Amino acid sequence: MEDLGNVLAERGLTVANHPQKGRSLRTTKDFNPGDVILSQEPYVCAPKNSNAEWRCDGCFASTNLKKCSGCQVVWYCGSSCQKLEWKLHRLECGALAKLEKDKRKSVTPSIRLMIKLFLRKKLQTDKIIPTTATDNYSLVEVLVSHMKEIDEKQLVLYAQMANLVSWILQLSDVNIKEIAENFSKLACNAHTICDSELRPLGTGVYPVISIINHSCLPNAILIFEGRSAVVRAIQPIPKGDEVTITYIETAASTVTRQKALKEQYFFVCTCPRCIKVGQRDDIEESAILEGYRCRDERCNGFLLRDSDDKGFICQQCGILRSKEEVKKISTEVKAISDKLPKSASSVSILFSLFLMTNVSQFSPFYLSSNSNHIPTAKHKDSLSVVLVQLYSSRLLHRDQKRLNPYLNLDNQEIISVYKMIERLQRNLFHPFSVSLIQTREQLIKLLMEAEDWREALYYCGLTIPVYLKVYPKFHPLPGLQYYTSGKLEWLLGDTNDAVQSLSNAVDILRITHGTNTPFMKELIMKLEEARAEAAYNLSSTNE
Ligand SMILES: C[S@@+](CC[C@H](N)C(=O)[O-])C[C@H]1O[C@@H](n2cnc3c(N)ncnc32)[C@H](O)[C@@H]1O
Repeated sequence: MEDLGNVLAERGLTVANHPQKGRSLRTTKDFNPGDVILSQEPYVCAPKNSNAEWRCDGCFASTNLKKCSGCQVVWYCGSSCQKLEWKLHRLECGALAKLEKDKRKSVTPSIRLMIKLFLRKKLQTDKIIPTTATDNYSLVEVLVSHMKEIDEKQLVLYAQMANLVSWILQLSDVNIKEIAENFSKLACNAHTICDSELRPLGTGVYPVISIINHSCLPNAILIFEGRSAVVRAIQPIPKGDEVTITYIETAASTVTRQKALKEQYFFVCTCPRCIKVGQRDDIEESAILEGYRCRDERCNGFLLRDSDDKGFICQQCGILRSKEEVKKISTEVKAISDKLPKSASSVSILFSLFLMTNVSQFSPFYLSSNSNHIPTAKHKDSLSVVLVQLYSSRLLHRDQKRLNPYLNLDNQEIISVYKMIERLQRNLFHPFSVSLIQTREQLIKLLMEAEDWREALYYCGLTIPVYLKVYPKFHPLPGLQYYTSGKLEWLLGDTNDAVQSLSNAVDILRITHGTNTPFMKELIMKLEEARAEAAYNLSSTNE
């Protein structure tokens, strides 16, 4: 078998050891923005299936699905995906089919991922599936697990989950300790597989990509093309530099980012953004992302707590905002938000989802999409919860209906409630605050569902300057937001604006997404069509 080092060397890469970070991926040649640094197929992956949503196990498509007649758990979009997965699924299918029907629901994506990991290792050991330098279990064995750092509660949870895997597999060679450790590995190494618009589709293990360390100011980005993981440079990366991606949502204060990294990945980040903690520009950035706005509507200054603890002082014009006023509006926002049905109040997929790349995103907004991730005890996705969730969600819905008059709101009413929240937050938070973007993203989503294109465009227009400020130049979120804006403008007949927005989208997304995927081809085609229409409109006006 070819050595991983040789494969990486051919790509201009090498693995180096870093005293604080462990393994790190370094370049042995220069990379430019948009260059593919590395790509990898998953060692194993599982779609984010739930009671409400199913995807093909092969390609994650959500249409034309048929359930596997053997296990009644796994779905395929057609025979080619079924054949592709068959060697592994044949073993999994046998195990799942033996489960009682109601127990099959306890086979969450995390449990399936682990079952597949065990079976793939077995098939490669038995030489039924070939191994390559980038596709073999020894790459999983060397992933960091942080077993010594995780707390007792978490260990117990992983042990319970490993027992469930063992109970499902019913094989004599199952090593429960190894499986428990693998759950811990997945928590800091697996990745959320997203589509081109960053909607989560599933979870996968990509052991070579997992060598890449985190930075809050990364020089590369991880995007998925189908289920292949592709890492592209988003900045020039000179020969000898470390390749970094982000594991978390970077539009957050240093304290918030550091907390998320410590909790999920067990390290203190010392990236160029984090080492500025406590310095003037870090304080300003944090106060903008998570702080309040000036009482003077025309002022965009950021606020800091005053030394007498009476409230918050605008650093631009010196006006004080009292604690009482801030508290009053916050309480109002919370009271309204708490009454929204859960699904409606969950954060926008676009915003939430993106980042991570790594599985752990149980984080603030990501919303996420979490159900699919490897459970940690901190997040109520424990095994017991998984087992009772179906029943309890029905009860919860019934109780919520009785207690919560907002639960039966239709889309229009939910939109009105969100507009109320947005107005209050506009008065409370800095115009570039993360909370405000989340609410506006939710409004865009709801307004698009309601086909209110003009209003959706209005809120989209409010988010773009914020994305441009809070994210690096080549980041998918501003690119995708320009795309949404361009589509809405075109739909509304604002063709010249659409051309501008779509070309801004292409300028960003060709770096982060490349130009060869169906998604990018469609975007580029839309831009050409919009340009042709704009030229036609101009010529008809001039006639
Ligand atoms: C996906 S792995 C990255 C590869 C890892 N360095 C290794 O040796 O396999 C994630 C783990 O790497 C370490 N890590 C990643 N980024 C880091 C950083 N910026 N500083 C310190 N440790 C980091 C942490 O231990 C984290 O849990």
